[in-house]
Amino acid sequence: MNIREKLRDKKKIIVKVGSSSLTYEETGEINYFRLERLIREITDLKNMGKDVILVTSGAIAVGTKTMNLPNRPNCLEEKQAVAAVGQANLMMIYQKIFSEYNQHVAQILITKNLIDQPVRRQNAQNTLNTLLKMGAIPIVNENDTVATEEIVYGDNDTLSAIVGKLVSADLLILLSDINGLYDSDPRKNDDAKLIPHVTEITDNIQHMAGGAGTVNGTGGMATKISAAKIATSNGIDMVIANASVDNVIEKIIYGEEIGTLFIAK
Ligand SMILES: Nc1ncnc2c1ncn2[C@@H]1O[C@H](COP(=O)(O)OP(=O)(O)O)[C@@H](O)[C@H]1O
Ligand SMILES: N[C@@H](CCC(=O)OP(=O)(O)O)C(=O)O
Repeated sequence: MNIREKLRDKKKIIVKVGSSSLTYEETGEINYFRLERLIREITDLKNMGKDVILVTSGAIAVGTKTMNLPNRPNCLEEKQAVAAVGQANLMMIYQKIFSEYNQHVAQILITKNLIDQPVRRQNAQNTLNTLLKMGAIPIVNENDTVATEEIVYGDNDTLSAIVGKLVSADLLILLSDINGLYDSDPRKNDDAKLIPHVTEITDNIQHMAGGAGTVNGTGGMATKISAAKIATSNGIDMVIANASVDNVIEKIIYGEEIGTLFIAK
């Protein structure tokens, strides 16, 4: 059996979707085509008998639009304020569409540093595992009101790997606005080549990863590589793929050569 075919047997799956995949680059408005497809695919994973956690960005992007600001704010307090507005909005939308598929969702707001705090870590772990046992879909984002470090660097990528570690996930899927990891940023280099598999995260791989590609994205490929390090060193395979590909999750699960697969140690 080849490495890709094994992905079909993964039972506990984290799906992370970035702001750039949930909104239109030109207008900043929500991309409902994308959102509805994502929700349908996650429901299908559940119907296949898998446990799924969704890590979603987008609070700042959605809140910026809701509050009619011309651009994504730069100052921290304003980012936190629009994130609070956008998070409520985003959850309302997820709840509405997931309920059309008879799915129950739960909001989980956490910070990366909970991993270093045993009591908080245990509480987060208990809540997530109990939700999965109940058949609900935990929807996770950074707690932007208190997570000043993350909001500056925009690191839901690393957060999703930490969540994976917390629940001993089998697979982490990062859905982005790019096909996977290239040997250089394809927005800057027309000759950039997609890397289909990574077995070891060497210095060379880290040097390939640049910053965000659009005004809505944050962290870029660098934070995805940080996520890959945490995931693979904790036995979790990770795939970076393009959210705009039709049935992208199904294709990953059925072993299609799509995106970049980071193979767990
Ligand atoms: N080596 C690389 N391979 C692929 N993408 C890269 C690379 N270096 C930088 N990037 C940029 O990373 C972006 C994806 O990250 P980001 O903008 O943070 O999106 P997201 O909202 O999905 O997290 C791409 O659009 C691309 O411009
Ligand atoms: N917590 C922030 C997300 C920060 C973030 O990591 O963004 P992204 O690079 O789009 O995954 C928000 O919801 O806007």
